[in-house]
Amino acid sequence: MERVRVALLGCGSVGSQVAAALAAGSESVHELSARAGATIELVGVAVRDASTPREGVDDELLTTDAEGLVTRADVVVELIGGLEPARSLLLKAFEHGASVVTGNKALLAAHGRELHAAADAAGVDLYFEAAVAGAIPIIRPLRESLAGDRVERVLGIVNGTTNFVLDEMDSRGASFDDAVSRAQELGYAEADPTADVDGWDAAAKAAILATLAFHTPVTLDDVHREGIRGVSAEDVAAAREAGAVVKLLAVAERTTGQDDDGAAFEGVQARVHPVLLSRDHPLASVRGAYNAVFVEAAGAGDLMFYGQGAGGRPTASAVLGDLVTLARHRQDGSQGPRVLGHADLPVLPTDAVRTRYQVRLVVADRPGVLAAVAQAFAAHGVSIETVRQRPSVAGALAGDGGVASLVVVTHTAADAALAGCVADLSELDAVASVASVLRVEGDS
Ligand SMILES: NC(=O)c1ccc[n+]([C@@H]2O[C@H](COP(=O)([O-])OP(=O)(O)OC[C@H]3O[C@@H](n4cnc5c(N)ncnc54)[C@H](O)[C@@H]3O)[C@@H](O)[C@H]2O)c1
Ligand SMILES: N[C@@H](CCO)C(=O)O
Ligand code: NA
Repeated sequence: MERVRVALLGCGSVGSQVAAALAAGSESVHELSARAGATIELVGVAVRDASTPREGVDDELLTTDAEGLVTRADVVVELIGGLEPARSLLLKAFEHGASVVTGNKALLAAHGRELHAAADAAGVDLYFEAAVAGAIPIIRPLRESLAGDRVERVLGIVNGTTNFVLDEMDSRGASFDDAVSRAQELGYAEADPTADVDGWDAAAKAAILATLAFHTPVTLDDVHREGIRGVSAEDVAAAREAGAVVKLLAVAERTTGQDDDGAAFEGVQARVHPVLLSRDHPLASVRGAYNAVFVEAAGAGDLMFYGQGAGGRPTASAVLGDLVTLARHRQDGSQGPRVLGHADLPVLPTDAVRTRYQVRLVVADRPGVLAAVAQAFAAHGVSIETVRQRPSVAGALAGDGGVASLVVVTHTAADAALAGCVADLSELDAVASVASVLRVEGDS
């Protein structure tokens, strides 16, 4: 069997698991080689400090010279994360004719176009199953299995930390802060949970999913992003009462824009924000830190991919799967399907985002209030789908008709129209407060 030299960059949570699986003489590397039809040989592990021994890794493989290591490999496995030096190292790998496996979503969301073009130009592969939803096969299904279909929309729970936090709020009635603390105790959330809680991690993944689904380069800057800091225990409780659940979704969809002359054209959109989702939707059943991606395709219909989106061992599973495939490709001189396809559809801006909304209002419980509220929606061309009214206990105690909670769900509306409507509602005498505004996905 031919030899495939593998350079591993980074030996952290994921890298250490990959290194262990590739240990010389191990049963696992023997098995992986048999599957690849080539002898997979780990030729070096780039680390920051080569004097620290790593369990299960031969000391002689450790090096701080990542650049030099890259030039001695047929496949480079990048698991250091971040933009630099990861980007330069990948470009160097392609220059030297090496293929690359990476789990680096931040890098792909920022520089995907450049990296895919460099891989294409060198006639080698860039595989990245680990970059979205960890162990869950979703990149390959989109890139390969669904290459014969037309993907219309992708909805993903692609961040385990935020799903855990929202699930704690839903199932245990926890406050946002308590749920984040618990996620930190359990090791899901970082000490600085910003990347997860504010939706940055999910937005990078949304850009990657949109790029693949629509054969169109989509970057992090193109993604409309809202995190979950604004989701209150009351929002989650109200959702529960309405048979819904609050989830942070990454959404990538085909949609239509309008040019200056009013003519419709096809475009794509990627966004990350909390949504109200009916408990009947398959994604509503994704609990704890689990991930799932729901794909709507013209031919296949609805598909759902579910599993562990993070963790060293599960993520290494995706990395090793890519490695076996790339080793095989090097044997037979083949490459995977191109990522940057023909389509290059326009990416529609944030103000073109159109979703359904749920607006929760605290209103005076007296005649004419509903009409005034309905008028504010009508004035902005926002069509109401349902209205629910609940008497408020506090209101009943207050007497004088008291206050009521009014929950309005709209049909699809533009961001700007909804914002105008909310501004007008806050000005109405009868409206004590606009308690929350949440987007709605699924049928509820
Ligand atoms: N941990 C997960 O659950 C998970 C899931 C999916 C994807 N990923 C992605 O996989 C990649 C690795 O994640 P991780 O969790 O293993 O991170 P980690 O922080 O545990 O490991 C990264 C390692 O790279 C080392 N490193 C940094 N710069 C280096 C350099 N210039 N040269 C050599 N080593 C360097 C660090 O010292 C660290 O040990 C990231 O891109 C991450 O987004 C991680
Ligand atoms: N921080 C991410 C893990 C890897 O992307 C999560 O919570 O899902
Ligand atoms: Na994956």
